[in-house]
Amino acid sequence: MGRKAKFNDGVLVKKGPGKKAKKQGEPIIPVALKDNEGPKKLSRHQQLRAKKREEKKKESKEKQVNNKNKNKKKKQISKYNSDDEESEENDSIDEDMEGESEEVDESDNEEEVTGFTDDNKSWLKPKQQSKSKKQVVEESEDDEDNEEEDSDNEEMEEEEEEEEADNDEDSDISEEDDEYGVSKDDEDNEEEEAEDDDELPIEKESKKLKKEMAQMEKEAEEELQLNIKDQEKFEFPETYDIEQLTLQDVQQRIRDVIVVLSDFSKLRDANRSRTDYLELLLKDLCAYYSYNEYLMDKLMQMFPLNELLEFLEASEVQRPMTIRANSLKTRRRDLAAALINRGVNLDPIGKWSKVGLVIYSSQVPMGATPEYLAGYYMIQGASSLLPVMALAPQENERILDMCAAPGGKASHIAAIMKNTGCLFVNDVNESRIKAVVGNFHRMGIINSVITTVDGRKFPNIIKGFDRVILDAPCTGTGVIAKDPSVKASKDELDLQRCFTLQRQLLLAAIDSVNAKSQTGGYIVYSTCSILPEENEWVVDYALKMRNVKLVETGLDFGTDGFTNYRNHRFHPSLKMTKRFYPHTHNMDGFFVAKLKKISNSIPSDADKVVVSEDEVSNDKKQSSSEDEAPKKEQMTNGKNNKQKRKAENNDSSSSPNKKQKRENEDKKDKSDNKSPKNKFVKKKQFNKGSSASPNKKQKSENDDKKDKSEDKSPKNKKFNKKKQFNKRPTKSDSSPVKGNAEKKTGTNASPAKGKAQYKNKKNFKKTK
Ligand SMILES: C[S@@+](CC[C@H](N)C(=O)[O-])C[C@H]1O[C@@H](n2cnc3c(N)ncnc32)[C@H](O)[C@@H]1O
Repeated sequence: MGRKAKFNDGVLVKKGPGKKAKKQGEPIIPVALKDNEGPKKLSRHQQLRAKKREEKKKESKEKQVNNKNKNKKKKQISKYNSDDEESEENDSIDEDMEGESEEVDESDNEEEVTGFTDDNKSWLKPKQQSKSKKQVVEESEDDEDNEEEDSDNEEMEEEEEEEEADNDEDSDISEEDDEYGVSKDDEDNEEEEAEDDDELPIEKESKKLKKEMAQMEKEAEEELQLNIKDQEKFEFPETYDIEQLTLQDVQQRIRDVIVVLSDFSKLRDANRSRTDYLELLLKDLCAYYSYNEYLMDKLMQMFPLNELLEFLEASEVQRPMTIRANSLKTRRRDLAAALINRGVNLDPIGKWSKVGLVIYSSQVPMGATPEYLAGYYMIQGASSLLPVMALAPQENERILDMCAAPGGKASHIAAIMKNTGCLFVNDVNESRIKAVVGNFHRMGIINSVITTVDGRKFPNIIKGFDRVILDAPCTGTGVIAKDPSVKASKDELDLQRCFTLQRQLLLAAIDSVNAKSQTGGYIVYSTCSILPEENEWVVDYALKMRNVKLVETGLDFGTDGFTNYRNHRFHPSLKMTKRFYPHTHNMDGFFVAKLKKISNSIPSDADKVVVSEDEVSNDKKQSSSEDEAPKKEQMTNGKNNKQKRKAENNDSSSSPNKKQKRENEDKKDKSDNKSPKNKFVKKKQFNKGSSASPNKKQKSENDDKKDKSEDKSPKNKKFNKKKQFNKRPTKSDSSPVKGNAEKKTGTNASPAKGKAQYKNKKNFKKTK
């Protein structure tokens, strides 16, 4: 009793084989494995299967014969409709059956005698009663179907199931065959079955592929025939007859016209010019996709025709819902697991983002899950992650989001800053800023100052930021799928208003940044519009007006920004900006540019600013030698642009229409430069960064004057009346909190809605 003493210091010495080892005898190797050289022996399952197959063949033959006989019987019964005559029929059947096997005769006789007995139970099954002869034969030959039929023979079924598990690939193949609807000849099937056992899975796969190829070839040929029919020569309509056409007709005509335009000299109607075709196409596209002609014309100028169709089609379809995991509260992996448990079907958004998730389907509303309410994620479009990635915020920096509501990008920035430093979050729209407050509370953001001022005035209030993001209000041509009203509501005036405001905001954003920031000095400009007027053109303007240069966005996908657009020649560095389209990147249309401020001084363009020599020398002292290069570059760039335009205007090949258009655009450019703001720029305007300077007082006075003049200018009066043309549809960015707030205040309205409201208000006043 008691514990055994460990005389060997705890080292166990084995005395012999353990109990289990003793029980196990010599391993028995199956005969089939030993005998590798002889003919292939069938396994137990295979033997059973072969036996069963033979039995089934027999049975099916019997059934065939029975069917024949019974059909005949039925006919005759209905014909004579008397029991007495039935025996005669049977005789006649027997006569018919002469030459058939004895077995068959016997079964027939039995049936006649027994009537509705258990032996006939298969006939009572509705499935089988309705089956044609061919189906019965097919079933008898198909192993899988046999399983169903043999519900009585449970043992066999079980074995078959086992077999199926062994030969998963086999069954897959047969299932797929059914899927593709490949017809199976009876004989083929028999042969196939016989070969089945000998064939390797790869052979079966190749057979299946061959069948599919044959089917595809057949379909391709049919399609070719159809296309040949379509290739009748397109006839240009005498009058524009849209009301008499169906949507399909219009779609067909769009395709036809694009085909003609793609090989114009060959396919054209000699009496019609390219302009005629383009006009017809424009009208048809407007009718088919419900755009106004102004916007469609803009899009036609931007895209090659085939790509245009792709863009228009993609803009009809909503992009997949995406969310961003709030790294202040959770990890993407944990969030994904929690949401999957709630029945959400999701995936990481792609390699390019570590926080994005794409939601394919969800059993719960994504704006009402406990995870959402706890601030674990923000619902926001994939494209809205891009500008923040380009901004690359750093911890402990001072950053400004100038147009921030409802706070999708701002909350992303705060998360990257890990709640350190200071994030200024501004939006001119007070009711939209409430959504920011709600979202920031929910997401646990504590490093922010939320303001609501006109972004254009921001540098007058506070500046010297390390980084500024300007996600500018725009026409929303990149998010037409979210807000289809854009298609019909945006006209020339809207566009003009937008790019004027964007230019002013961008200059203010640049002025708010400290070029001498130790860690930054960057400005990111983005819009959800794809129109160059709101993107490259605005950035190009800023390059001329301020000491900034474009730098790489750091986004390794997206298409390069335009350097040429119609008669415009932008600075070559605009290639560094990035464009995103719904049809190529499966995200909302978007534009991102990253600028580096190289000097806090405002450049002296020979045309515009006459600067006193003192101040220039002051600036030179302050700024590094690096500062001078871009100034020169910008000036020469401006000259080059002018020379290019002159050359273009002298270009004899250009059509009078084009010339006229270009002249108009030049006038527009000039009038832009003559705007009160630009006049102000012509006066003295020196920005000394955040450091105090003797000119500060003077400057702030000037700024005040500027603001007043802006507010008094007719343009701004108009603008103010319309209450800030803004309203990029931000459905996906919005939280339920925000949604509710906005529903009450009505600020979630699209630009079109805003306009309508304004008009209504006007009317209301009049009637009053
Ligand atoms: C595209 S949305 C910003 C979306 C936001 N960055 C986000 O990610 O959630 C543009 C915003 O600019 C605001 N806005 C329009 N004009 C403005 C101005 N002059 N100053 C500041 N904000 C302005 C609008 O109220 C609107 O919320």
